[in-house]
Amino acid sequence: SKTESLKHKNKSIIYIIKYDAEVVSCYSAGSRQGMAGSVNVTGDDVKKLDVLSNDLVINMLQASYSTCCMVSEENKELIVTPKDKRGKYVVCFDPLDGSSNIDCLASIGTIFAIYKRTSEGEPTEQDALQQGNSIVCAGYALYGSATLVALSTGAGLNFFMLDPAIGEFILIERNVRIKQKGKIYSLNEGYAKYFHPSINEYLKHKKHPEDGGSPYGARYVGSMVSDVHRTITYGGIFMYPANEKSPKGKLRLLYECNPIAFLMEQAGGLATTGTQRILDVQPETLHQRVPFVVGSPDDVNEYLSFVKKFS
Ligand SMILES: O=P(O)(O)OC[C@H]1O[C@](O)(COP(=O)(O)O)[C@@H](O)[C@@H]1O
Ligand SMILES: [Mg+2]
Ligand SMILES: [Mg+2]
Ligand SMILES: [Mg+2]
Repeated sequence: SKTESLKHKNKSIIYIIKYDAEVVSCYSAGSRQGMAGSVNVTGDDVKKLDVLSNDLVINMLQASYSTCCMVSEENKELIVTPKDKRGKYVVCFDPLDGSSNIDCLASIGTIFAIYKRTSEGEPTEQDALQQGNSIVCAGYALYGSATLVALSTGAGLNFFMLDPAIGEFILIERNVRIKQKGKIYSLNEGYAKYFHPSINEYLKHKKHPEDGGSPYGARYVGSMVSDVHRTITYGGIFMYPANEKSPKGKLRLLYECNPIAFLMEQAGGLATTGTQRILDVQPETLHQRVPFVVGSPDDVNEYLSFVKKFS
């Protein structure tokens, strides 16, 4: 049944996260620090830990016998599961999110979205180019001061925390809901020179509210998983908007924006490009980028009112 196979799939994901958490935490003990010496398809310098995590996720997912193909940040092409190990799911993942924080030991994570394949025969890119609307399960792991998994199969968002004493994930929060409005804004404001005036006006409003109210606090880790987890936990807004240098922003639709948008909506939040709901975007290529704005409904709607003013 659908529930049974999803349970099986989630079990594989849980094993992957346990192993990845171990790989990440053993990082300083071995030779896992530093660059892998290559650049990936979206232009990122690849770190050794990106490669280790990617190999681990691919191998374990293929060994679960439940995937037909996968998309990874670190693989230019679609990863087609060997014929004898195929199942009916498509998984899009960012094996290690927040690479720039690896060497300074700030929190990093893993992000994934699972779809059911819609075609027969040999898997093709089309199987992976589904709208976020069709996600059957998505989640992220955060390797922070504790290892946490945020997971949703479309019936609300749940948080699980790894208890290292027993090696199991414990459900710590069921049906997580984001605040209607927060007090924190989060983006790389260093790019302000290149932002559209609507963003800079919005930021000015957050820092110097015209009604004399309190300004928002600013937080930016630079690991999306951390920034998003804080946003879900405390409320507020996280954004990686387009800018003159990156006309579509930086974050990638299939394995960064869609899974996070799905989880955010499951928690009662919003996720938009500024002009369209993220989950409604029809993907055209495996590694396409989109501007990304997520968070508490009142905060995202307020941002959208600035977009409207300038359009
Ligand atoms: O350094 P910038 O431009 O602020 O970018 C930070 C963003 O880049 C990312 O690290 C990109 O993800 P990867 O580390 O998986 O490539 C996000 O986690 C983060 O939100
Ligand atoms: Mg990267
Ligand atoms: Mg990432
Ligand atoms: Mg990554």
